[in-house]
Amino acid sequence: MTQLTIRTPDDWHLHLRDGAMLAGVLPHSSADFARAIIMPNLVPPVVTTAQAEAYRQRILAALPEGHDFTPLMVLYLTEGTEADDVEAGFRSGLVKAVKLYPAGATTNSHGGVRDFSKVTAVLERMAEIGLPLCVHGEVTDPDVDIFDREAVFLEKVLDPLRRRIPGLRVVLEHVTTRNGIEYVRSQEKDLAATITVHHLMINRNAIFAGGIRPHYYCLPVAKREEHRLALREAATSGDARFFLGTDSAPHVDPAKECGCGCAGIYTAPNAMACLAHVFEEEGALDKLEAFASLNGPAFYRLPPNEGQLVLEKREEPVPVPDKVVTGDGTVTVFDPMVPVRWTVAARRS
Ligand SMILES: NC(=O)N[C@@H](CC(=O)O)C(=O)O
Ligand SMILES: [Zn+2]
Ligand SMILES: [Zn+2]
Repeated sequence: MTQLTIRTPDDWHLHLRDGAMLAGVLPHSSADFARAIIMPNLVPPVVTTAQAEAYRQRILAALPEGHDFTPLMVLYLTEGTEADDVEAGFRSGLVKAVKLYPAGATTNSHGGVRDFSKVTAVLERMAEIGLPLCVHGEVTDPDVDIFDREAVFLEKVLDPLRRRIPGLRVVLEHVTTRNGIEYVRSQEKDLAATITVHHLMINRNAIFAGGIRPHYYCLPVAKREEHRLALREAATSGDARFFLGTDSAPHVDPAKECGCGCAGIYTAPNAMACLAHVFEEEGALDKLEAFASLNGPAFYRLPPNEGQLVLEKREEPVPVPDKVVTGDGTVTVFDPMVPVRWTVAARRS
């Protein structure tokens, strides 16, 4: 049996939803992670500081007894977002990032940004105060092939935007391409990227393995194998610009198993086990702590966690429930398509 002890990890990109779904999924994240950047794409979205504070309270109220978990709140950027409200939220310590969804790019993004000139003032203020912008990095132009939308976004939107607003600190969320990795590496400062567990484990073949498999559909959609390998290389390199954001994104089964299923993969219950599996495969278990527990806090200018998470490799694959039952319905848990022998054995405060 192999054991690995790391500082307690954080999840720098997490969807907790609200209401009965929140209550059902939160314990799976708060068991293993000390903090998470909470995505604001609720219906309606979390736009103002007041809404973020109310959402934070709902998350804390849903937290199981004895779980130590701090939600890091994020505002959903709209063309009506007020710079003063963003700054007040940041100064109070509540707001840790603002999220840019190009309108129509992904789940609940219709209230996002269409005309980037309308958010310049807010972005300039964020650059001034050092508040990070988290970006869903895909163009929405239906003429751009879905597998190219990230690469085109970097060139046509993100790079020009960063040049227009120097000093803006950006996290390219859930990067899925070699292009994204190379772009982040080419920039000396103010740019980082989160990488999901599922994009380290599956390529686009998983979506069509023997038939159409909705539980492997997410956005940005998984890419070719060469891209997955580039993500693995970046994640396990120790480079501080790359850190874990699971993008665990629960949808009830009927919303995925239908004629037009939602995008999102639910990985919270087995994220750390799968991640240890990946890092072992890459011969990089010594880099897991940097990726999951150190690089994220460094970018967000927060101290790393004091507690520890103990991961253990067993002789036999460790079963993970294939579904989580919530008050809203069942949610299918990510199936990594390979036996995973790692598990979380303990968490110490
Ligand atoms: N990743 C996804 O496929 N879905 C996310 C939204 C997002 O992160 O783009 C969701 O909210 O369901
Ligand atoms: Zn996204
Ligand atoms: Zn997401």
